[in-house]
Amino acid sequence: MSGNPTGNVVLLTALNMFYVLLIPTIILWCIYWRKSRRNLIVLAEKLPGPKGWPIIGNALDFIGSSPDIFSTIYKHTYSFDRVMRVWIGPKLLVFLIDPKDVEIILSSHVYIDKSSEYSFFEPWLGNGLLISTGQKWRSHRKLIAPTFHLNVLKGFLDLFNANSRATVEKMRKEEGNTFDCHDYMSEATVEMLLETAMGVSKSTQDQSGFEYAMAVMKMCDILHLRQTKLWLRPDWLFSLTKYGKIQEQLLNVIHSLTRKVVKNKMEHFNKGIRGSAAEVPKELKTIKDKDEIKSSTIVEGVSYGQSSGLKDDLDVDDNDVGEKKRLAFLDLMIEASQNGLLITDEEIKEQVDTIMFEGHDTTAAGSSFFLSMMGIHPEIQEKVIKEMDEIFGDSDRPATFADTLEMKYLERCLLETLRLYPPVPVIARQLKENVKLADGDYVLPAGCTVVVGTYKVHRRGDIYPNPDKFDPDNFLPDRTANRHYYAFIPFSAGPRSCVGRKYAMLKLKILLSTIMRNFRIKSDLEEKDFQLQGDIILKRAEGFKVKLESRKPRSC
Ligand code: HEM
Repeated sequence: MSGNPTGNVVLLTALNMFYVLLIPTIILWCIYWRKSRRNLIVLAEKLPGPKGWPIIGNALDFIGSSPDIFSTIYKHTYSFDRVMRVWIGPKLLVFLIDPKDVEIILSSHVYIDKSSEYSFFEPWLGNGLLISTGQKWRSHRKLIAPTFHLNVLKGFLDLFNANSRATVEKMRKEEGNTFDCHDYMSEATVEMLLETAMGVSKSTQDQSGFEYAMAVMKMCDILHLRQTKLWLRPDWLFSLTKYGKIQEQLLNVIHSLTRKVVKNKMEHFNKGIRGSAAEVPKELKTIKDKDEIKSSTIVEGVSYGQSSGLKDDLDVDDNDVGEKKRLAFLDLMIEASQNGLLITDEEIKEQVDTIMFEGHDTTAAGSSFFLSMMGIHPEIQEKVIKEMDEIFGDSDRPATFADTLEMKYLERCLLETLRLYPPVPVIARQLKENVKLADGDYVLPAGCTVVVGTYKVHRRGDIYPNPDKFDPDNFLPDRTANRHYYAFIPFSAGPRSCVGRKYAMLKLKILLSTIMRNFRIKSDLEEKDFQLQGDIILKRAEGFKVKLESRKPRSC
């Protein structure tokens, strides 16, 4: 206190006034807040869900390690087979696990707004395709989707082959050891993205793909913490914590790679060079002539596990894609930026960050789960190996596009892996209006976060007999033909489906077939030993531990 009595009296009066006004303000605000949430609360009360506590709701379920949270939420879904309401404090999440209800959300051109949790990605991905909405999302989606057309992807085959062989050579040193195959898969998928969609040579980057992938993995841990720990949500509070500081360092690693990628590509572009700067060894070249790429882009039977008949913006006919548009991702972005109308330089960087993240971590998880499955199910692995031997015999030639169409059993194993272990285990949207569900009995309230529970949808007993069993025959053509389109959604579906799904399937087929031509995978574990954690991307918390046994002395 100061020694001035008049000053003290003024201060006390001001403090008293503050408290006198504060209490009614809080009461009024609470009344307004409850009233403005009336619709949300009334409709939420009609939805089924696990019992919670006053005020905090089910927040206690989100305390603990990532695998614990994942298993607690998953266990709840045993009691709720269509809809499940969960309160995290004042935040309402509604999980959908029935394909009919999922369709209402994912097929809509209206419910395309991402939930508020995606905003934690903003310092990293800016307003890139994964999180943007409205007109910006629409125009950028229209620009980016054709760069993942099958015609463009076929031009990547030689680079997929070259990188897959390099990965096999690196993995050889692990023969006989138990090791985490995810490390190799992450590095391979980052480097393939750099050399294909980005069109730069991995050898010209300062950092290794591995360093970038590790930084991404740690970023995902932090983003997941922010989703589940309420006190880490406000930006100002988060930036004061140790996690805020770590995030800054990680973003430095991540952004320095993507900045360098854009700079490299710009330099090439200005010299008039288009296409990838990465070199493919002569013996691995399968594409002799560019005209080869143009043929047959509509391939019968490539529905990737969903019942056929529905088309989206990746299924455009060859004739719809003009020569000008047939450029790889970053070539097209830079060309589109030349007049400054379609995309700005800053937006290009955001899209590069988005594609680098979405394009590598998902496929790294998918391929690591695939290898884990091969190790655990040797009788199924032998069938994959038999298929490889039938296609390639003793030859060590690189795989062609036609070969990938013959890899029918490997594809079924891959789809079955994505069913049981979808790399993106949930998809979340923010609702701005009430939405009635398929049977008309429940209404999702405006303001809630609707969560499509892909992991659970894929394990419904009424759709997949013996749903927890790894059974590639779930993807025999007659079974997929009779299944609801939204019953298998590893790549989501509808207008906001994954733009990279054809890229992912082609890349994974080349990478995994190259591995299976060279190794048998062994594992001492069973699926019940997996500790799954669903922080952004589904992973095995204990690492993807496998062993390798060489099938051939040389790589092929
Ligand atoms: C096994 C591999 C992959 C899986 C399982 C997967 C899954 C998904 C899913 C579920 C979504 C929707 C996410 C949401 O709405 O929150 C999505 C969106 C997206 N994916 Fe993938 N993805 C894979 C590979 C890729 C690849 C290789 C790329 C790019 C090269 C890619 C680029 C994107 C982009 C840009 C989006 C946002 C699309 C939009 O909102 O319009 N993904 N992916």
